[in-house]
Amino acid sequence: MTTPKLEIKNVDKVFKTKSGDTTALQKTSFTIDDGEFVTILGPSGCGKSTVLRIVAGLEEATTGEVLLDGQPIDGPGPDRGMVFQSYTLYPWLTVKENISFGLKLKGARQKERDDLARHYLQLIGLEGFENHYPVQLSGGMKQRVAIARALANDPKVLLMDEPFGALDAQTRNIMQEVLLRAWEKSKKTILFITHDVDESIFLADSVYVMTARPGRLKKKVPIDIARPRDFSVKATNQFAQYKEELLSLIREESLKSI
Ligand SMILES: Nc1ncnc2c1ncn2[C@@H]1O[C@H](COP(=O)(O)OP(=O)(O)OP(=O)(O)O)[C@@H](O)[C@H]1O
Repeated sequence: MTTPKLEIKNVDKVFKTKSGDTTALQKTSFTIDDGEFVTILGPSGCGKSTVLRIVAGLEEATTGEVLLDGQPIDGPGPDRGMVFQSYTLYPWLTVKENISFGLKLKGARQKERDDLARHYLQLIGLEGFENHYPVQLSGGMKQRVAIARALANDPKVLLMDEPFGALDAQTRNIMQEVLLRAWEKSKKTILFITHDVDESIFLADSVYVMTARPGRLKKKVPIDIARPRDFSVKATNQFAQYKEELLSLIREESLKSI
């Protein structure tokens, strides 16, 4: 049997605050295989972002462990790329420089950095914008650059927390396809948090639904829709059935948290 890429094992997370303790996660366990695209859905406040931050090494689990390629994670590291809702591009660097920034830190030559930036610009459909600055780009374009930059650092896992949450509906749909096309070529392992059930089904190999806080894995729903996928799958009966199942699981949990 092969080792999963990512193992979250019996993770508890208790936040200690002046107003008391908050148990965000309780015995949360799941695994993600190499190259798998996993999305997490769950009621608001169930601990989705907390899981992601623990995997990123930005928060410590109170108990339990997180293994990447069988090794415990120890703080943040370049083996885990992150893309959040807010665009964290360097405003003083061009698109090309933003994408190849990690390679520059590793001491790569200009030619190697330019080649890398060109490859990822092509992957996310932003050819011709290499010398633009972030302020000259739309929200969707900035998020494309953030994805390209995360992939260009060649992480073992890409962690995405509501990356398209701030975009309008049309741009969001386009970004879902941009991400899928990039993922089909890079085959990175992805852990993706979203509130959007359609987005979750469209992107994922498996959707993990979490319980109301404290968060645990409630159900793993494998999405057996053929790839490559395009927006037309959203109009199929199969898609509608997944949506009904997931909405009902989330509704059940959301009612508990009211
Ligand atoms: N730094 C913190 N200090 C104290 N409590 C926290 C902290 N971070 C999160 N929490 C609490 O832990 C619980 C889980 O939060 P988290 O942000 O992980 O949920 P979520 O499922 O991502 O929520 P949403 O879907 O609304 O973004 C919440 O009750 C939240 O208030």
